[in-house]
Amino acid sequence: MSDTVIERYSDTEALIAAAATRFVDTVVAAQSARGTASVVLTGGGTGIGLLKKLRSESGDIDWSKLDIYWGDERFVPADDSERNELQARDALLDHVAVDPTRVFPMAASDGEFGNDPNAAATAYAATLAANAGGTGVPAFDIHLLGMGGEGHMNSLFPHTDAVREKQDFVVAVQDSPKPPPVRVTLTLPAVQAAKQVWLVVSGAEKADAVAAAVGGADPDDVPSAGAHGTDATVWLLDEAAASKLD
Ligand SMILES: O=C(O)[C@H](O)[C@@H](O)[C@H](O)[C@H](O)COP(=O)(O)O
Repeated sequence: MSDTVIERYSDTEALIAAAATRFVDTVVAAQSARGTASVVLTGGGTGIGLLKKLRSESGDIDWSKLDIYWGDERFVPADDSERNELQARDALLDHVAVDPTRVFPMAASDGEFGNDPNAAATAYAATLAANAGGTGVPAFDIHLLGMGGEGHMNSLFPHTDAVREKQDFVVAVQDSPKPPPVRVTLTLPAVQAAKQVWLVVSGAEKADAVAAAVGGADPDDVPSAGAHGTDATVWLLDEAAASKLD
């Protein structure tokens, strides 16, 4: 079993600042050791807030030696501001020297697969496999996650086929309870291939789900309970989100 780390911060700003420092340290350590690193980005307020912070405080990260993936994507047109990719580009990726061939967005609904989220999911699984050296999914250095009040992460919502998926690393979601309804998402087997999984969570409305997930709930009830890294699972919380932990 990997380590579980729980860090608590006074408020969202302190949480995001600490997450940014940890992100820089982890990526720089991986790049120093192997000459490369890989991360999975997430949408949502804390996920995009972290990217904005990294824009001004990225330390010694070599952005050109970083593979960048997404944990989920809203299946909307490429120029729709709901897209996690577009938000990540605005917040960070358009402002640092990433290698465009190492940035791997999920397809948009007006992209090469047309309005077919299943085809987009299949294509993203192929992208992961091509970069995985035979295992089907890379051992990401960091998989970032936000979490919803009912415990969802990526687009894995409670009591859905997507959160129960055991084989495929990427699936389409047709009826997400959080809009927009159509999405593409990494599944628990893909999340669990990451070396480190970080859940960056703020707000009192998340406190019950944090306590349930950390306490070992069934992922079918609380999907974040299934978010584990092979080396570490890191909960980065503000005091409000941590308020129902023992
Ligand atoms: O595409 C999405 O909607 C996100 O990936 C989603 O999983 C998000 O991370 C959580 O809902 C937390 O969002 P907040 O940080 O805004 O609460």
